[in-house]
Amino acid sequence: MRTFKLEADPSESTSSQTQAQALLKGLNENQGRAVSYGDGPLLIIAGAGSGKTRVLTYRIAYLLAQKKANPWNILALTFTNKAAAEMRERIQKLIGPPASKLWMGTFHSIFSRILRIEAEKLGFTSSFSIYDSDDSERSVKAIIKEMGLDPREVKPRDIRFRISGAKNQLVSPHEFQEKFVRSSMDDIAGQVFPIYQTRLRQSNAMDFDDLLTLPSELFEQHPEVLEKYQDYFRYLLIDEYQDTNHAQYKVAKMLAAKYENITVVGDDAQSIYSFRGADISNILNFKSDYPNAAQIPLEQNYRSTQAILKCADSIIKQNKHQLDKTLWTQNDKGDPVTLLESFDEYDEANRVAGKLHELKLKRGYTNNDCAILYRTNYQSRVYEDVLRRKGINYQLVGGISFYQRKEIKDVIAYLRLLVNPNDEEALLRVINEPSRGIGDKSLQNLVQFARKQQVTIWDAFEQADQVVSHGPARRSMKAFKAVIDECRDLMTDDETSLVDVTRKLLESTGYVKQFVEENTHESLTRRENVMELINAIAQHEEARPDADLSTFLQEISLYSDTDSYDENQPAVTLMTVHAAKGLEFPVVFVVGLEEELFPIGGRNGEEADFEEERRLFYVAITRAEKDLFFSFAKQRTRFGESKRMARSRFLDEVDPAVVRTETGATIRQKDGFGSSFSSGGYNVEYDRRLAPQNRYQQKTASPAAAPSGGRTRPKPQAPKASYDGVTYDIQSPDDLAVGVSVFHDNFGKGKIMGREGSGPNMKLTVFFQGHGQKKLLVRLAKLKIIR
Ligand SMILES: Nc1ncnc2c1ncn2[C@@H]1O[C@H](COP(=O)(O)OP(=O)(O)OP(=O)(O)O)[C@@H](O)[C@H]1O
Ligand SMILES: [Mg+2]
Repeated sequence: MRTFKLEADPSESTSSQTQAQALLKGLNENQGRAVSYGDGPLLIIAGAGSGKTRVLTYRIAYLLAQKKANPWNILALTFTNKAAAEMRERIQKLIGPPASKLWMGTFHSIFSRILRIEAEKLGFTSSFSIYDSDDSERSVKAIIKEMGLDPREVKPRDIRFRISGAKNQLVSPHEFQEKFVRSSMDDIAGQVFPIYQTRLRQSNAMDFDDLLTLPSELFEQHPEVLEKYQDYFRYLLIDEYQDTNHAQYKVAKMLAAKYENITVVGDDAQSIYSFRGADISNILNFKSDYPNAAQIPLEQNYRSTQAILKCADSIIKQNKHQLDKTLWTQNDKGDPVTLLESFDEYDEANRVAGKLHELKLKRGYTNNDCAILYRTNYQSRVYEDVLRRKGINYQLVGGISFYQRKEIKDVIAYLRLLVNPNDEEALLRVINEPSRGIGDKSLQNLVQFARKQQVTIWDAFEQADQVVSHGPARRSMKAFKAVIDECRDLMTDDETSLVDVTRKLLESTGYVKQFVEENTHESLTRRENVMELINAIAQHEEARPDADLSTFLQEISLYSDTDSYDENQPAVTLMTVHAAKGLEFPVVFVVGLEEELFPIGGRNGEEADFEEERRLFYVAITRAEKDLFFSFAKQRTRFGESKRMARSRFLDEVDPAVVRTETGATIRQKDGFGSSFSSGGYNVEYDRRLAPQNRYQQKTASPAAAPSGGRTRPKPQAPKASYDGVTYDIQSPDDLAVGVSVFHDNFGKGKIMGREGSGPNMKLTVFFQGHGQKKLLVRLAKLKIIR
């Protein structure tokens, strides 16, 4: 690790001062003060759209321009990876290449990087696995079963929730048992907790919570390591500070303790993660933590019209618990907020679609100017249906992400096993995937043996001969281990790429072959997805010279759904309000404004819950720059039943001076199946019988996936031909040399005989057995390579 040493050249100092001064030009007075504020703790609590994120970005650029710090001595923590990437990009534009060396990311990603470096000090190896919430839940479930309890009664999710809550508060298993047991469920959680932690360690694995809690353990146990990082991260800057939890708060405080160069920005009115342990008092107590902290207010909003701000203000002032803040704008007065009233959820989605059409036609907006925000993920479904049928491009942020799909999780589990064979959850996930005839009984024997001997299941394989009596199962276990060992060996060979290792692994385990053999529409889609994952590995390998499987797995395990949002897509954005934090759009629709939906049915209907919901509504409103729409339906299908809905209490709290209700929606039932309405002059028709069967969008969130699924992507056709080997996507024109074997969905296997043209016009002459010679446009032929 480098020590703090500035690489400043005195001759550059005048030009760097000029550069620093130039940065201040794009800021108002208080923003400028914050950006150029010297060393020491700095707090900015300010309303939405007042430039908090901009101030952090410029402050980093300013520190660099002034040569006060090397880029690697600056640590910026953001709420999503995407926000970090954007900030880095802006800084790059402001001051150039050094931005690439900044430490920027979420708490999880930065802390996991530190933990990789220091793993051995905590008894892990640097190739530790990261358990996602599924892995954690499976591990908890196994422990519950081993304790002789029924997971249908003692829900693994409830137990994990309690353990996770404790970890985020930095409560140890022992402390939990001593002080936090208030119910029989707590009692069980108290018993599971230490076993779960031991299992994680044995598996050389950390769960998401460990990524936040282990750094503080590391720093407490190794003050010299803490000091190294304190010296390293001379400047610490945190965005969205109101949503930090105790574990994050503590590590940030430890890191900043030596130099106190800590800048935090946030807005108490936008604290929306208390259900995940976020603690609003972290921002409120900043001044008592750092008595010499400076506080600079930001009061000018640059984002929204006066009407939108007035609307937001009328909502948030209903909350009792909030700091007083001023927010004003020089922006236009703007149009009032439009309230759309609909019959049911389909009517609502149709009206929103009609509005989108109107806005594009009459006001010149484009799809990517617009966002539809809702309270819960499942609300997206109807919008997807309606937008798809109307041919309006959309991008769904959240929902089932690419990396959550079963086949992708399986392959990732295989890869995790290559990197870390002690990874128990990965091993148990793939040991019979595809089926290897290792029965439950044999597996149970093996697991019990491992537990008794206190060795890992992987180590127990060595002794399968003594433990597993069933011959075929024993042989399968050995064969499985041999494949993993072989691929692990291959991985250490510098000549072999990660892609090759992965291909070899998939071939030897027969994982992809099973899909080809099954030859159904679904299985072939799964195969496509696996190929897409291989593309992602190839891209990772290309992008990073130091790429290894470990870094790839780390990156994707910390990939969050919101990271897939791409503002440049020519598409309407569909996302939850939580996911929209920090973002802005010219046009925003806040939909489903009904009681028990937004605000969501309070856990116990307590006012505190409504305050958080109200903050969430405030976040939704303040995403809008120019045009804001509220919408609710009088009836909605929930849990399979049609239910009458009451309009949200929030609609009654809004200042009526800034809202206009759009009436004129006439509803006429048509044959009991559909209805047609006229909304704002634009006719919307629908027939529910036309609703597609599979309404769930297959969203491709892979970084390698260019088209955002579902939008204009044609549905894959069930192929007529089949091939029982492994095929690969075309990576470059070079793959299509004469003599190469290819696979075509209709004609099956063929050989390239000739090639002409290039780019989108490239044509191939391919000879297919039984079909003869065909001339195909590569762009349309959907060929796969057979190697
Ligand atoms: N001085 C300024 N001049 C021009 N535009 C500005 C200025 N300050 C901020 N903006 C713009 O205003 C918008 C809001 O800024 P920013 O996102 O930084 O606000 P924020 O306080 O972080 O908002 P939120 O609370 O929603 O996170 C951005 O588009 C930003 O570029
Ligand atoms: Mg912000």
